[in-house]
Amino acid sequence: MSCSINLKELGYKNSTKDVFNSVTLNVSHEEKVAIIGANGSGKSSLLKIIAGLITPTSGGVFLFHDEMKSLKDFRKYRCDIGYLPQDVSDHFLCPTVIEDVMFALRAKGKSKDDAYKKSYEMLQSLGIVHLENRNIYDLSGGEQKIVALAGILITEPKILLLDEPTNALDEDAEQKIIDILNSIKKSMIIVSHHKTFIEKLAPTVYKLNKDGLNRL
Ligand SMILES: Nc1ncnc2c1ncn2[C@@H]1O[C@H](COP(=O)(O)OP(=O)(O)OP(=O)(O)O)[C@@H](O)[C@H]1O
Repeated sequence: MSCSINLKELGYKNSTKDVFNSVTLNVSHEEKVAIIGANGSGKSSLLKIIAGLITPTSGGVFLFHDEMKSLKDFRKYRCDIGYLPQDVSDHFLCPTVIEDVMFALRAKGKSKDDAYKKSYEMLQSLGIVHLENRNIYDLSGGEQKIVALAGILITEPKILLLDEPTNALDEDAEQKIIDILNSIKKSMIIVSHHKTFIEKLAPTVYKLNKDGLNRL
């Protein structure tokens, strides 16, 4: 099956330490993969590398079989990658929930009415329609996480990179996210410490350690 993401022998060293070496991973079209690992093992760094936000020290990143030799090469795939960071508090561009979710659609040229309708439906499907006109910065961490996810899913990216999507969520919200993500046929890499969440979502689980990924 055709691969959306190939990582070949990736190594990453930041200003303080050698984080990991030899990370090799192939994620097929529509495949869901989870990555677990100890605190500080480099899971968030790995997602940032795949999202084209930081550069690996060695090895190669291929998106849709196209090698990303520098951060510039990611530009043509920017709209195909939906990246949910672990901390979403700085992620928002608009004050209210509905405006923020509509933002990417408006930027893509959708009319205000179309963008509103689609965004409202997204809030409904995620169970947060009651937050529509709330100021994002008055929301709880869990509520902000779902709003950030809405803003990503609305753009229908081909690849989803989700860093701890359910931390700070209650059981109902977590189940909603599981149902939504299960219904989406995209390539996904999900970083999580949450065992039951992973079991319900990703058939393939890897553990990241200093020497690479081990399939569990
Ligand atoms: N900007 C930075 N500068 C220096 N060191 C950093 C930076 N960001 C992360 N680190 C360090 O790099 C290592 C990997 O961090 P990373 O956030 O990728 O780990 P993680 O596996 O996602 O951790 P967690 O499970 O706690 O979220 C950690 O030791 C962290 O302290």
